Amino acid sequence: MKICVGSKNPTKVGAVEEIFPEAAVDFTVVPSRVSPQPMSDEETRSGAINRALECRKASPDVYGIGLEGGVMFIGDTCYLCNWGAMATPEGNIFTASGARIVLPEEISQKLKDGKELGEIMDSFAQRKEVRNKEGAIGIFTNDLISRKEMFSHVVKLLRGQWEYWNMEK
Ligand SMILES: O=P(O)(O)OP(=O)(O)OP(=O)(O)OC[C@H]1O[C@@H](n2cnc3c(O)ncnc32)[C@H](O)[C@@H]1O
Ligand SMILES: [Mg+2]
Repeated sequence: MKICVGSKNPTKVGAVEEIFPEAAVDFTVVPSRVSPQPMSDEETRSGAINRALECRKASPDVYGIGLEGGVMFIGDTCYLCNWGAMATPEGNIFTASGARIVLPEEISQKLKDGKELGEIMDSFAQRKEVRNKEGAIGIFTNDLISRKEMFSHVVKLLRGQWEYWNMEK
C-alpha cells in the first residue's frame, strides 16, 4: 500500500506512519486551497479533503491523506479543531475530525485579528515550532495529548472506516 500525506509537518506524517505501519508512506506539500488559518469546521474539513485529493493524483495506486488544523466557534467560544481525509484509488473519500479543546480568549482575539495559530502559540508558550511538536493541544492539555497523538486518532478513524467499507459483507 502506498500513501502520500499532503504535508511535511512531522506530527502529520508521523501519525500516518504510526497507524499504517505496513504502508510505504511518502509526503508532498500540496495546497489546501483554504486560508492558512481555517476558521470553521467546514473550511478545515475542505482543506483536509483538498490535500487528500491533490496527493492522490501522485499515481493511480496511491492513497492520499490530508490533515488540516483550524479553529471553529460555538457562540463566542473558540475551539481547536482538526480534520482528516483519505482519498482512495477507487475514488472514495473518508473523513473524520479530531478532539476539540477550548482556546483561551487571548488566543481567539489574536486569531480574529488575522494571526495564524502557529505563530500565536510560539509567542504565547515562549517555545519554537509548537505546530511541528506538541501543538496547541499539547500546551493546553499540560502535554497529556500531543498534536501527533491527536492526528493519530484522526488517522485511525480514517483507517477504520476504510477497513469497514472494504470488508466482505
Ligand atoms: O505544513 P502544514 O501541513 O500546513 O501544517 P501546519 O502546522 O501549518 O498546520 P495546518 O495548516 O493544518 O493548521 C492551520 C494553522 O493552524 C495552526 N495550528 C493548527 N493546529 C495547531 C496546533 O495544535 N498547534 C499550533 N498550531 C496549530 C497551524 O500552525 C497553522 O497556522
Ligand atoms: Mg499550514
